[in-house]
Amino acid sequence: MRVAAISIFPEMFRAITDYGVSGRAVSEGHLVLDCINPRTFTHDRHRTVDDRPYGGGPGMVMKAEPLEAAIDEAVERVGGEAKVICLSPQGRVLDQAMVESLAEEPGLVLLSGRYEGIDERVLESWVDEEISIGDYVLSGGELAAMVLVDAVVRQIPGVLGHSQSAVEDSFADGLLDCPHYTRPEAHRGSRVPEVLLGGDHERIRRWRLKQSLQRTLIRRPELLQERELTAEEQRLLAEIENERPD
Ligand SMILES: Nc1nonc1C(=O)N[C@@H]1CC[C@H](O)C1
Repeated sequence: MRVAAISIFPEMFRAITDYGVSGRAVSEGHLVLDCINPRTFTHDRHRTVDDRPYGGGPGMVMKAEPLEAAIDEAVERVGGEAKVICLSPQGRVLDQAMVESLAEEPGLVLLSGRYEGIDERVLESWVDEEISIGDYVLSGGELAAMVLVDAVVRQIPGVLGHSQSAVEDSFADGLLDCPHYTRPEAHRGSRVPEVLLGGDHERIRRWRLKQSLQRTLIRRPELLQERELTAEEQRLLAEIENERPD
């Protein structure tokens, strides 16, 4: 997958190109990430990318011309077939379904705003979709862009060592993830659940599914509202309800 990130702080993206799963995706060629700085497309001595807002008010607004030139360059770098996304609190909040859909795109251009935001004429004419990572205000769109890339790159076949990892992730099947444990068996008096030590894979699968259902029911019950439960999941939820303390 080819991604072009537009940002006045391109070096921030080292956080995903140089580390972990996304870093390995880059080194193994599953992900090509170009960073494009709108300052490259300025012509004044101060390389100005922002200006005061019309109508007054606090802060600065990112100017259209440098951003549009950067988007032009980004689309070309990605190879023409690109979905142009602006990360902003005004966008649809990113969820797993959107992540899986974005992973199908041939290329992505990710626009990270700074200051109060971006001149609206860029959003109207050049941006296909605004996406938010949550209902709060960040200092810039870069971290949001990196969250999106990290989630999307995990969907690319071959990126995760064990293909099941993506499927078993929280939300991949619409449920929260089950608890995980590793050595030692006893830690500060707390023991690993016996079922995980026995090697009975079917019993472990069932325990993990029940734990996911219970955790989802308690922490994010609305996820169960939207979900078509299998017969096994319905049985396990009934067990959970019966086991609930009165
Ligand atoms: N929440 C979010 N999800 O994506 N992006 C944001 C976000 O807060 N962006 C900042 C708003 C003004 C500044 O330009 C950047």
